[in-house]
Amino acid sequence: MKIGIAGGGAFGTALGVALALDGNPVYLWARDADRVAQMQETRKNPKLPGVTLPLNMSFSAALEPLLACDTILIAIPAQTLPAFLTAHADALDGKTLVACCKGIDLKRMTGPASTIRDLVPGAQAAMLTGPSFAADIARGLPTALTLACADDDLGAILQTALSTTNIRLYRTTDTIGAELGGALKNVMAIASGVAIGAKLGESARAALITRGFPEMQRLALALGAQSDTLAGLSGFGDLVLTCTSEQSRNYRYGLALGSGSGFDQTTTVEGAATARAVRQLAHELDIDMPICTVVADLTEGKTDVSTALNTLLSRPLKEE
Ligand SMILES: NC(=O)C1=CN([C@@H]2O[C@H](COP(=O)(O)OP(=O)(O)OC[C@H]3O[C@@H](n4cnc5c(N)ncnc54)[C@H](O)[C@@H]3O)[C@@H](O)[C@H]2O)C=CC1
Ligand SMILES: O=C(CO)COP(=O)(O)O
Repeated sequence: MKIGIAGGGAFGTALGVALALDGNPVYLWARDADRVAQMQETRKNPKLPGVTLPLNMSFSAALEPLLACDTILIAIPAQTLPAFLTAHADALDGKTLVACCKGIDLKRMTGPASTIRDLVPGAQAAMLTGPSFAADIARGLPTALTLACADDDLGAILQTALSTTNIRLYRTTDTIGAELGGALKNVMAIASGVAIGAKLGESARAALITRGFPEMQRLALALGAQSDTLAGLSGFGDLVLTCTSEQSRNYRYGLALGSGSGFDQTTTVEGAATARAVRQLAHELDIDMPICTVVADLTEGKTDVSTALNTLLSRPLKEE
């Protein structure tokens, strides 16, 4: 299998490092020619401090080497995925495209694997998702992730090919569950960060995580996901990781919102756009998604932390 990676950020590079150290030649495409030249010359990516890029990883800002690969891992922000797929739809036809991004597209209201299926119907769509910080993967620390592919035979091939000494892949055919778990947990991570940033305490965060999980399930099951997938690595596993670690950018963004401090707006924070997509989906499908809705309102400045808290705490009392 000839493996290409689209995206020269933290996650694409980290996956490339793990696969290359396992003996796979890896072709990484990044749109930024300066970043490509820097990685080629220094064997470093500033997004992964302290990590040396193996010699069997090659880099290009031209698409040809990437498009010569049969399997392409796509690690660019979820909101940029449709434009990438549309621009290269003909060349991507027939390839195996493994989405490594987490989010719901604001225009189409679909997760990454579904977006691939819609925009490049001749490609095989898969998802690689679950609890894993790029820095951990690149440093060789152990991780367990979900490989989701509707075609189970192809899923098994990908599971073997993309597992490495430090990435253990579990397989499912439930791409909807995998894409929604990864997208929704980022919204809950923002909420958790807000709670800690606003000094509401760790008990409040535990409540948000615990009540956030059935909220994730409500939407995901309504959209066709399987409950087991949500309870697995790509859902509950990633929810726990991202809601409890300052390594998470979504969580740190929530911390900034909660404490009223500044945040670098160039940072990739997938949960902000996804919260808005979820608010709209919840409205259209008439599904109760209170935490996601207040997160969407907070990110747009439509509410403040104390009003958001009151909104959540004044909801009718009910059975657990
Ligand atoms: N960093 C992490 O620990 C993990 C990230 N992910 C997911 O991976 C995806 C990418 O995140 P990171 O690599 O961490 O972000 P990043 O911010 O480190 O890198 C994003 C990269 O995408 C590139 N990019 C942005 N727009 C683009 C476009 N229109 N076309 C081509 N390239 C474009 C940027 O130049 C940058 O190199 C996100 O969906 C994230 O949720 C998943 C698991 C772990
Ligand atoms: O998805 C991640 C870990 O599994 C990374 O989270 P952030 O995008 O919040 O940094």
